[in-house]
Amino acid sequence: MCGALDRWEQRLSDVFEGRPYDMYDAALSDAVTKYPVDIQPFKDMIEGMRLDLRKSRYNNFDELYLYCYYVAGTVGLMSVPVMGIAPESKASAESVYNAALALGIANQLTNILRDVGEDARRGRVYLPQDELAKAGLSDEDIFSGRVTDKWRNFMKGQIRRARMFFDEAEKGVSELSSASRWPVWASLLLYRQILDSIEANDYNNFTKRAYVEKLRSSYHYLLLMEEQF
Ligand SMILES: CC(C)=CCC/C(C)=C/CC/C(C)=C/CC/C(C)=C/COP(=O)(O)OP(=O)(O)O
Repeated sequence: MCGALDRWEQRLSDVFEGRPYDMYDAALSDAVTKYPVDIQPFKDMIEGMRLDLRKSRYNNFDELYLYCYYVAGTVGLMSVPVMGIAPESKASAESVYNAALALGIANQLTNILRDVGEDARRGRVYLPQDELAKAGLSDEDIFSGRVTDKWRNFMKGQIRRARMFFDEAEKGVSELSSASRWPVWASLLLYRQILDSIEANDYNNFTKRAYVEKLRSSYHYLLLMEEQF
């Protein structure tokens, strides 16, 4: 299994050096010559896949954050050089990258909170063990999948934290080039709504899948975007 990831890593270097193997590689190879894309986030993402193969529990939020960085924060960092910062922006590049990183983390945390039941059925718990214990919960409670007040309270804290990352991300959206702003803004609003949907399901993320009616809300946000930008 890890052999496959090692091969991906080799292939990644080849792509960055202009040696693509297939048409997907060619598209990426083309992008990395046109835009100032760094290879590190790509390598980090592969590292995240390796981590996911050997780890199915996270002791604390620091450990979970690192995983979220590897598998999603990296996507934010990969996107900024392609999307571009608005020429009229006065924000520092660092602050825009920070916002992009925050959006990746927020999305991943949301994904994790939405998929608690699905992950548990595969024996995986992507939640900070110390925070579970502090809330009086254990893996057993997650595997049994009962929505109790302890679980609701725990979930409230997790949702609050995910929203903080979305708030952090929001600050960077208006600094992006004008063509990139609205799709990023729309995806932020849509993904953040999954958290509202978990609340609307009374925190039952064991057997109910939180979702947002994409077509309807996309149309809504398209209109909103026209006003905003
Ligand atoms: C905010 C600024 C300044 C820039 C934007 C930078 C970007 C594009 C950030 C977004 C990064 C991103 C899309 C990360 C991926 C996160 C994620 C959890 C993807 C989920 O993937 P799947 O598991 O396939 O999702 P579904 O299960 O919902 O299909």
